[in-house]
Amino acid sequence: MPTPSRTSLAALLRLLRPFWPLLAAATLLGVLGGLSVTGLLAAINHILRAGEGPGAGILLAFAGLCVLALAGSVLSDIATNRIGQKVVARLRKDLGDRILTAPIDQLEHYRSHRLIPVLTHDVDTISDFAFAFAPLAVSLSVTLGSLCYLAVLSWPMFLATAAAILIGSAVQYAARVRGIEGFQEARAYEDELQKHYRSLAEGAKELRINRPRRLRLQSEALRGTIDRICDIQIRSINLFVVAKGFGSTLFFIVIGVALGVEALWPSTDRGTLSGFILVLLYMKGPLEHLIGTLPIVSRAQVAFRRIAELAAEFASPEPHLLMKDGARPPATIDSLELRNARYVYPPAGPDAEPFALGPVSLRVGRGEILFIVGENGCGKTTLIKMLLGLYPPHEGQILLDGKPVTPETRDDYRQLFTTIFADYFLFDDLIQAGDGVPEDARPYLERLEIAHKVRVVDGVFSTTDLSTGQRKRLALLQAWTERRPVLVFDEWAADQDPTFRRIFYTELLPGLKAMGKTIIVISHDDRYFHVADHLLRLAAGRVAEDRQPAA
Ligand SMILES: Nc1ncnc2c1ncn2[C@@H]1O[C@H](COP(=O)(O)OP(=O)(O)OP(=O)(O)O)[C@@H](O)[C@H]1O
Repeated sequence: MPTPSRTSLAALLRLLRPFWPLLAAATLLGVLGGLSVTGLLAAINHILRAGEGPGAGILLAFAGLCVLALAGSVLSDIATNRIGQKVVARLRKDLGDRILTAPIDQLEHYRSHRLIPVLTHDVDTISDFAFAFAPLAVSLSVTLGSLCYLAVLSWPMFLATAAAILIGSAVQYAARVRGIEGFQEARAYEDELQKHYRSLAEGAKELRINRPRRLRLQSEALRGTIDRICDIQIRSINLFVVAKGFGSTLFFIVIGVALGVEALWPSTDRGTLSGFILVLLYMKGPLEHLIGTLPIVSRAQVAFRRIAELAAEFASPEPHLLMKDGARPPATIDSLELRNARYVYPPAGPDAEPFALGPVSLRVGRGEILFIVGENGCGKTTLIKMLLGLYPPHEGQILLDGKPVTPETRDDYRQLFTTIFADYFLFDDLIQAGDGVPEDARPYLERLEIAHKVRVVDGVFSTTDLSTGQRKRLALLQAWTERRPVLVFDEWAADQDPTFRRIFYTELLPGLKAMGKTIIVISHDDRYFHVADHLLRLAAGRVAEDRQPAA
């Protein structure tokens, strides 16, 4: 198994691959800009040492170097900024695609409180790094260029500076190792914080009503985690700050040593010494900038690792999910079948017994109303997720019209269904223009008794600010208009008033059946079980009763 740091490096290189020519050009321009600055320093030193006014040649060279330094650094900045932004955009698209194509069970296992920080926090960190990248390239080339010029000026002085930089770098390295540990620890707490934020937003009503829970969330969970992140970040950044201060002091020590050498041996060339100090003082800025950017680089490293972990987790996407020219679902089906199908959830903890559904065998024919019933937690939703092709069976098969559904055909198979899950998500753009939008939705809305609340304007509902039961009726309207052959309702009627519940079971379902739809209903409404043609009762993940329609 590849290590996360190796995969994060591989992921970075893969992201950068389309931009190699631009990246090479940007680096070259940055180096050119940096070297021109070194050339400018050499020219200034030369003019100062000459003691007389500069000649026309040197002035011309000076002006040329100015233009080169400016153009090099500006163009390099523009190019690397473009690369950085493109890389971040690519990363966002790549992550979006991975999530869209990840198997549903893997996605559910990953949990949204871990997913969101990767998509927001980690991608933003990479974006910060992208902004810092261009100035980093320029600072690096200025530093290297200055070092080369120092070597030209005087070997002993170059060696003294190089030794100081080496010592400073060793201290920086130690700080960086400790700093990264801190950033990683803080990043783990970010996931926890996200979980608390979700409780804050989604549990607002419960928190308002329950004071002890509210106060516990505030003091222990929220503040505790925030303070922990704050403390770790302060500690980690302080390490970098101290290391940076140490590096800065080293510079002055080197200058002090050079001046001391001059005092001990007055024969030292004063021009060389002043050039040395000039370059050293100039170099201090870019070098400190390089060092100052280290926390951003370290944080980006942690973020890349998290992104690589997510990519590794979703490394087996379902095939063909993002192909635009998928087959249109047929208007009818003959049969859906599960044959000895079995699905086992991963265990929730080390001592937890995993829930296993099946093996289940089940056949539903065209125009049939199937009820799946049983106690809470017996596996009804898991069964329909398997029948819908959301959870691929670990054993056994799904068959459509007698033919096995394969990974290649699974997405086409899923297009046969319209589903309203118990925890369904109501999209804003409920009705896709041009895809079965009724000319006039009013009769449907009247049938659902919500025509006085909602209208359909240009294929979009005029409002979704409705009661829970009314919102579920909107979902039913969508089911009607999608014109798919199989409809799945997971406890749809649970939120409806008794009158509308009766209408659903005794009028709407038979009406849909008369249209040739196959209907699968999860229900606890035993008053209406007689509506079913076919009733499947589950108990602890097994079929306890299978009342088939009369042949
Ligand atoms: N993502 C999951 N990971 C692990 N176990 C799960 C997961 N989802 C459900 N389970 C377990 O599977 C069992 C069946 O759950 P399922 O949602 O299928 O029940 P159900 O019959 O639909 O219940 P209800 O009537 O309450 O809706 C439960 O015991 C539950 O703990």
